[in-house]
Amino acid sequence: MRNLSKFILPLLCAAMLLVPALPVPEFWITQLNYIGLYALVALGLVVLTGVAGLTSFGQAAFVGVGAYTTAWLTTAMQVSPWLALLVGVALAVLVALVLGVLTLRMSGHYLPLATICWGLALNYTMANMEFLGKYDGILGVPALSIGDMSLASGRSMYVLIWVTALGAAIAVMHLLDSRPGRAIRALKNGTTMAEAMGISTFRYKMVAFVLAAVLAALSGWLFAHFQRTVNPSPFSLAKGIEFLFMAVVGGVGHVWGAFTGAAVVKLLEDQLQVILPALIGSSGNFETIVFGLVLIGVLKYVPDGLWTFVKRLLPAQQRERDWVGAAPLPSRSKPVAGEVLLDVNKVRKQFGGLVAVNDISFTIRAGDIMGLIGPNGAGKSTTFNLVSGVLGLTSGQVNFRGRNVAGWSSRQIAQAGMSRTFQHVKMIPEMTVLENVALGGYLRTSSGTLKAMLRLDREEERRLFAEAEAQLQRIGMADKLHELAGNLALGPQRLMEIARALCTDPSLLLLDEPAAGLRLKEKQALADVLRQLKSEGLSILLVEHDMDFVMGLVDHITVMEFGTKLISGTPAQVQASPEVRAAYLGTEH
Ligand SMILES: Nc1ncnc2c1ncn2[C@@H]1O[C@H](COP(=O)(O)OP(=O)(O)OP(=O)(O)O)[C@@H](O)[C@H]1O
Repeated sequence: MRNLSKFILPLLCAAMLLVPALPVPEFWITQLNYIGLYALVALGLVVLTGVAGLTSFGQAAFVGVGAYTTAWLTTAMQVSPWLALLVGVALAVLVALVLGVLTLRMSGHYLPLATICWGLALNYTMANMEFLGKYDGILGVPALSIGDMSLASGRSMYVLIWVTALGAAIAVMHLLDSRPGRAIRALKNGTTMAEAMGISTFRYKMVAFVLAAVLAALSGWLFAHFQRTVNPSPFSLAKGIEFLFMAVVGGVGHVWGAFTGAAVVKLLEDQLQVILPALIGSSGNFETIVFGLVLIGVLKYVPDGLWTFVKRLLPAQQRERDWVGAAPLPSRSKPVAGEVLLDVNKVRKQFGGLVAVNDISFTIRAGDIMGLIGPNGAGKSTTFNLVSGVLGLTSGQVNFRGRNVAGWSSRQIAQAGMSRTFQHVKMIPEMTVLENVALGGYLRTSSGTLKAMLRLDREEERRLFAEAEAQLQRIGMADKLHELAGNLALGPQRLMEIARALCTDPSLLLLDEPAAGLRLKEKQALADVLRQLKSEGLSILLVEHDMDFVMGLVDHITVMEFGTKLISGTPAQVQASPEVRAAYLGTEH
């Protein structure tokens, strides 16, 4: 993608914008205008559905909001179309915010179903309003003009449509390669990891939703002034499904997939509307049948969409290492060695009648590694989740650096200075190792969506990547910066998670079974990294199954059994304890 933006993209954009100056027939100018308009809507779906994982069938309704707002304001109220654009976009933002608050917390199939509902509702509203002309719509929408220059012709609208569509595509590319963009990319793989890095997942679902709505409304505004008339049918649920179809066929995970899909669907539709009725011998929308078959074929054989064929031909290029010498990110005050960092006091968790954690207490001092061990079902993970804010406590206190953080969300816990890894690695496989680690620096940076889209966040990004690289160097993975995280073996993936946690500048590192599933050599590499971190003064809480791994590493151990604390002490004390042998190692040892 970066390579595209550097060399090929400017050339392609220039070529596209030159088209109206060439002797291209009017028919093709019109076709390209529709492709640009559709691509704008599909681009929103790339962000919303492809990247953030939120399926919407209702985008056509937002196109309608933009189109009807300008049509009504410019005809009935004689408002300038440019002012009507602002009103239309503002209205789309407002509608998206209201719908987003109502529906974006839904999961599974409920969200797509909700988009169908509001897609239908908005469309029926447009079609039944007297002042909007009901099903006849609004005629006589004025042509746009810039100063004295009229944009009444298809050729002049072409320039505006394509400048908007390509500009939006570039802005979205910028966004996806930025702090908020990485947060949006993290949404698809569940919310747990992103929240643990301090990211408000709801906020970024909303950002993706509003952005998609704005792009659709922008398309609607252009559409109204290009067609010079609006009526409800282009903003129906069927059209909403077609927009999703375009994005999926083109490649819903790729910015240029939106353009590929819009072009393929528009051109195919036109050809099929001529060919199929002639073949079948009667008129009808037979192209829909072909579209259904194409969709099945694409989903089965090219799930990433047709754009991947083009993408494969383009040379891949690594991110330019332009962050050398960047200023360090802000960091938090370091705890004094020996200071009580974490004081877990009689924490309890009940699941119905089951007491999973029964009044457990332990402390961790700055600079210590503490191991929490116990047989299966002992309550280690539950304790870990109580400390890290994933689960709420039934009773008890968790004091971290002098503050009672019991009941705080994992986002607040991250903010307070505890950072965690996961028993089952949680990462974004299609992002590089460096980008995954940079997610950890989210709370230490501040660039927002608009700043990122306008590329005004570069200095902060340099600082962030310098920090991410430093953390990867710290754990010995500096040679893997640009590798895709999904291509790593489990051992390096776990180390990458530790680097991501370190990137948050934690006072306490929480590791959930970091050695699980690792081969001996990988375990040794992990133990070396943890020893090195301890020598640097970092404090660690380690939940682990592997006794050998823990014994050689930690300063203190708390052993749990059936939710209660069996013993707490040094590794030697724990190893000598007959209770531990009985409960954990088995009496025959
Ligand atoms: N969400 C839940 N709802 C009901 N019971 C639960 C829930 N989570 C854990 N438990 C129960 O609480 C007890 C402690 O589980 P926990 O996962 O904390 O143990 P563990 O020591 O981490 O075990 P393992 O090493 O197998 O992961 C178990 O009996 C488990 O079945």
